[in-house]
Amino acid sequence: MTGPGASASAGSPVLELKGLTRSYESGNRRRTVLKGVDHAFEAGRMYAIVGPSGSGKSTLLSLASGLDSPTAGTVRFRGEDIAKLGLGRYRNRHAATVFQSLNLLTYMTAVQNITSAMEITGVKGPRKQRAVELLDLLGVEKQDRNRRTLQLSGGQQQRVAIARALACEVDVLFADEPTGALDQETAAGIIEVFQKLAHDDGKCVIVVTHSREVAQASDEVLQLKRGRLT
Ligand SMILES: Nc1ncnc2c1ncn2[C@@H]1O[C@H](COP(=O)(O)OP(=O)(O)OP(=O)(O)O)[C@@H](O)[C@H]1O
Repeated sequence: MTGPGASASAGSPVLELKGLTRSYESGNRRRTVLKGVDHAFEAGRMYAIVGPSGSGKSTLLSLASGLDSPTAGTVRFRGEDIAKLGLGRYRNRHAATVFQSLNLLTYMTAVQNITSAMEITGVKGPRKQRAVELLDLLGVEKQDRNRRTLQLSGGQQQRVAIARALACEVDVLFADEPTGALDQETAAGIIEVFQKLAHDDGKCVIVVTHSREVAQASDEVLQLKRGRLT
């Protein structure tokens, strides 16, 4: 099987960037931030995308996660152009992003944040049970699961945001600076979570980061420089 519903076979890319180009117009100037980026990402691996500030890392993440459309080139999920698959469908079913700002609904509990995301994206089945399983997997303690996320620490909130991203059983998980606001010990715990998701659960984990620790923990480090990935 090669369609988007097929399970990832070892060695075949789950996500491919082909000639990915993104330009921005500003006044009468046009700036090309990504200049034909090509790369294949496999299931079961953790990738770090590094590069200087302003090199286009967040732009690349937006395109690969289907939040933005390229000026030229394609993003392929299991061989199919995500524009043809439908960006909404791709985001709901196959790829999820943990943003720097986390975007948790802070007046809701950890469990409610996850079950409401599942409801919005149409995930069927016992949602609450699944939410609890995911929070358990990510090490969110029992007593914290039913507290409003406003009352949780930065590290706990980060875990809830990752659990919510995984709730829709996605194959590709993107994260933008997931350890940026965390102390060293909490960051190490989050890095371990990403490694487990890749190596034990077969997810493709793609992390944009300035952190040397995240880069060292990744299976592959990709440098974005002058509009290209090397
Ligand atoms: N919507 C937009 N309109 C115009 N220019 C943009 C837009 N989004 C990003 N840019 C420009 O594209 C360039 C790359 O930005 P991007 O945020 O992708 O870089 P980055 O590598 O993620 O930076 P940082 O490490 O600081 O987060 C910057 O010069 C930025 O000003």
